[in-house]
Amino acid sequence: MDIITTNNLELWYGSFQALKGIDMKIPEHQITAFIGPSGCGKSTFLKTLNRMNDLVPGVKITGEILYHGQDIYAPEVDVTWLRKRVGMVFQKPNPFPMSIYDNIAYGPRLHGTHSKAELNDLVEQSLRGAALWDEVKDRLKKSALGLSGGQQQRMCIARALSVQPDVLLMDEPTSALDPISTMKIEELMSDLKQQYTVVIVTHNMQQAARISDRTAFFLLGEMVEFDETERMFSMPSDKRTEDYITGRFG
Ligand SMILES: Nc1ncnc2c1ncn2[C@@H]1O[C@H](COP(=O)(O)OP(=O)(O)OP(=O)(O)O)[C@@H](O)[C@H]1O
Repeated sequence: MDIITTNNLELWYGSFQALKGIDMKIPEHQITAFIGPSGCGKSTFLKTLNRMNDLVPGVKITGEILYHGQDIYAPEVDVTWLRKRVGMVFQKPNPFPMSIYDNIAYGPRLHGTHSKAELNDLVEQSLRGAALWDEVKDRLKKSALGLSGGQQQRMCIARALSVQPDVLLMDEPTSALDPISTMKIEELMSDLKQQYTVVIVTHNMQQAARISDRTAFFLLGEMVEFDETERMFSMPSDKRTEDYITGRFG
């Protein structure tokens, strides 16, 4: 089943068109990767999926994005609700300057959960979900800034999980991490797809090939090709995809 569908999605920053006629169906419980050269619109497209671009001055979006069949740009849609359901993890880990516990409890508290028992439970479940619980269970009250970069990124994933999303958008989540932390996050993503749908922007083609089920190749604001990852990397159907994945440009 498809969890997100876009129909003829177009986006302009002022007079510059960053996305052109994107039609995509993102399947549930899979990892979908976006690849393509710098500036081709991968992050812009990712951010439209939970309306993170709304606040950019001069932005104009046309076309349609359906989440569980509902148009997310319809006037009745509560953007806070949308961002709970479609969570986001950024390139650089961005822990809040507070304890690990408070980082994770932040979202649930904001959304009205104040029972100590419930919060304890959510914090534990979220940290377990992000494969971090065993490493931090004895230091929950310590500052999150004391964690390593890789731990901070898994904590940011736990923070996204704490408000019970069903889609996780990840914008180059490992590009600031060392190889071992990267491997841990890649393993984690494979676990996460059992319960969530994961969409990841990556600069690293090997990473897309290793972890994703489907890959979309972007070029100059267009989605050139979208297919099962294995097929895309072995038998791309568009010459431009082939040139990119064989390193002839980009
Ligand atoms: N806030 C903005 N205002 C104006 N132009 C923007 C803005 N954000 C992005 N752009 C432009 O839109 C195009 C797509 O940018 P985007 O960041 O989506 O590309 P990307 O494929 O994610 O690139 P990278 O891999 O370098 O992160 C680029 O030409 C970029 O300069």
